Amino acid sequence: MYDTEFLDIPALRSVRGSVRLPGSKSISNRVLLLAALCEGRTVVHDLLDSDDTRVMLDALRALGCGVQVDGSRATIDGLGNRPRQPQAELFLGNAGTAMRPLTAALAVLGGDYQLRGIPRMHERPIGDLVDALRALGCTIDYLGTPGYPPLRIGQPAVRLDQPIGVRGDVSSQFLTALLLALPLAASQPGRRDVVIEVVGELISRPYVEITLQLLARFGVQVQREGWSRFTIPQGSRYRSPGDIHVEADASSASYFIAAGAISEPGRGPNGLKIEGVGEQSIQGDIRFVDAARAMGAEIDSGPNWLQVRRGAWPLKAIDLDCNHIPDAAMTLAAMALYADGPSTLRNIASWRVKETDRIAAMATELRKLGAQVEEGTDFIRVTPPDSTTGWRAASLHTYDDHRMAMCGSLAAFNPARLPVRIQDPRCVGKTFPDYFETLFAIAEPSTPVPVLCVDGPTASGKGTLAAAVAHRLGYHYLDSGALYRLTGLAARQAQLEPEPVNEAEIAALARQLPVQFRADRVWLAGEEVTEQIRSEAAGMDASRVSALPSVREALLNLQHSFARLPGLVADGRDMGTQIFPFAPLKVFLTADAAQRADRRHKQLISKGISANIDSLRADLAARDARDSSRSVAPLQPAQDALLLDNSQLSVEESVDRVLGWWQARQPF
Ligand SMILES: O=C(O)C1=C[C@@H](OP(=O)(O)O)[C@@H](O)[C@H](O)C1
Ligand SMILES: C=C(OP(=O)(O)O)C(=O)O
Repeated sequence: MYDTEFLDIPALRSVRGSVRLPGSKSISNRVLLLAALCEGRTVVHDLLDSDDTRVMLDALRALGCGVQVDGSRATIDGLGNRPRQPQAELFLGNAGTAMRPLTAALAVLGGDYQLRGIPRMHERPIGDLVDALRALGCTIDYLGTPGYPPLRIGQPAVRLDQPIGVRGDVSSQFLTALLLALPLAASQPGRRDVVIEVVGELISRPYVEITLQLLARFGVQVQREGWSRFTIPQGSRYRSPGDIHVEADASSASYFIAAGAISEPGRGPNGLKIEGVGEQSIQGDIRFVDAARAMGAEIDSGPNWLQVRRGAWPLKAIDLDCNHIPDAAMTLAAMALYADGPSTLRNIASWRVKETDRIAAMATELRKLGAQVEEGTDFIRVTPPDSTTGWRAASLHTYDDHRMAMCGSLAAFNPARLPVRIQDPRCVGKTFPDYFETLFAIAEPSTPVPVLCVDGPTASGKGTLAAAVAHRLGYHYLDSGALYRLTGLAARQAQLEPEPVNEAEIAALARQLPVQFRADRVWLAGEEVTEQIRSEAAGMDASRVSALPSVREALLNLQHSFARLPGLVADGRDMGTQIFPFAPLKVFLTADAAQRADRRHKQLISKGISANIDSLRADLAARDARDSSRSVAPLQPAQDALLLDNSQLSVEESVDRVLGWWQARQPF
């Protein structure tokens, strides 16, 4: 997951290959709650791991459930035959699928519970649900603004003699919450059927369908008359299915369906395969497939998979009632940027009370990209930018809304080949923490991946600077010096002295170097060698192998392969001059020799390695002389490099300076 301040996505051309998507949020959180309300054990497979499911799992733990999570499998021991904590304070983030159903379940069970969330959750309505529960005899107090969380729940005196009315026109989650909670009341001896009547038009109906399907999996068959009357038969009681699988998230699939539909046709005919969800999904958002087809996408489907490719181009504008796909409809607004005319998405008033006011947010951000947007209380109309002159590079605000971020990424496929900046990319953690990584793994850029080079002499602090800059930008990091150190180590392990006589053999090793960089750790052939390659001896070997021309050439391809989406910060001695000569920013870092010797001395001492400052200074001078006078790729600044003398700068100051230069080159 990217937890950077922003993420710059280079212009993208296409997606290809296959993606496997994480589990459905709506199914995951329903199944977790249902498992918690059962007797005995339920094993949930392919559970989503995200902010929304984490708050649900934490809440269930706090209530006394047995919860064990092992990768994507969760084992839940339900409260049916375990003592429930009578008192708890639950933090539910911004998860509507946790706040609304837990409110209902705990209000029916009774106790002393406080339910809170992030500030936005305290602006998301819950009054219709609270009214319904109060009419049923539940005790619920508002701890802040009436009609909104936070809430305090007390002991109920449940009366089931009359149908329970609930409004359905603000959120379907209120009805879902009652449907999940009331089997607890229906199971009491002597109780009668529980009847729920929806007042007003029910929105987002397919989500209620998911609820009914999952209730059935847990042994409760609800009878429904149209979308207005639901009966939970007397004596209904939860029974764990034992094992249950979660489908991949159909709303998450919408971003990849859209990417497939707007992707330039590649060399192969097959487009993008999406695994984990198919057209038979129980999730209503799968009907996004129909809308995408109406816009021109070609989509095939089989059991638990979809295959998408571009069909009509430009896409065909649509005018659609989107009430049945409230979440995936946002993706249509992004697809509308590529349509042949204005597209109108109707009946989406609920967008205004979700993670943010999504109609207003979408209108503001699409306008930044060059679209004309009209908004009304319950619709949005998007007129795409002119495909040749209308697009603008934009820095998109995401309003702590995962879907704004994921939709925004689709703007990177613009024909003007402009990058797009996504602010606060971390917000995708609500439902799809690795969204951007997943996208980058299958996307092809339409312009070269941006590379930022940091070259400089030994102990100038370039590794620290480059790694910090990479971290701030969310870019990959190449420590090219480590490649030479690794080659030196590989040579030693193969009993080869790093000498010209062994050049061909060492070059062969370098070509196949089984190296992996993960965070700030380095592996060679599966063995972690982070510390080993940092020794002074390994540094000397590195300098010696790096003077061998065929070794340098062998490592060239390897180094190029590090330039992957979304970008690369490469540190070394010849990044800007030899390896990435077209890099848009090259920094040549210097510091006076005394400073560098002093830093290296402190570094070694802090690792418990004894060192003599005078001999360090002499070694540095010898290496500088050798590096700058070697015939192949001597250590020199590229002509277009910016010089940075960091003798008097802190690491943060150097990082800010480089980021300032980088930012000055961006179009945002
Ligand atoms: O029940 C559910 O799982 C959901 C219902 C929908 O909300 P509304 O019913 O408020 O539209 C949807 O937007 C939300 O992401 C998940
Ligand atoms: C509206 C959404 O979430 P929630 O489940 O919090 O309502 C969403 O995921 O788009």
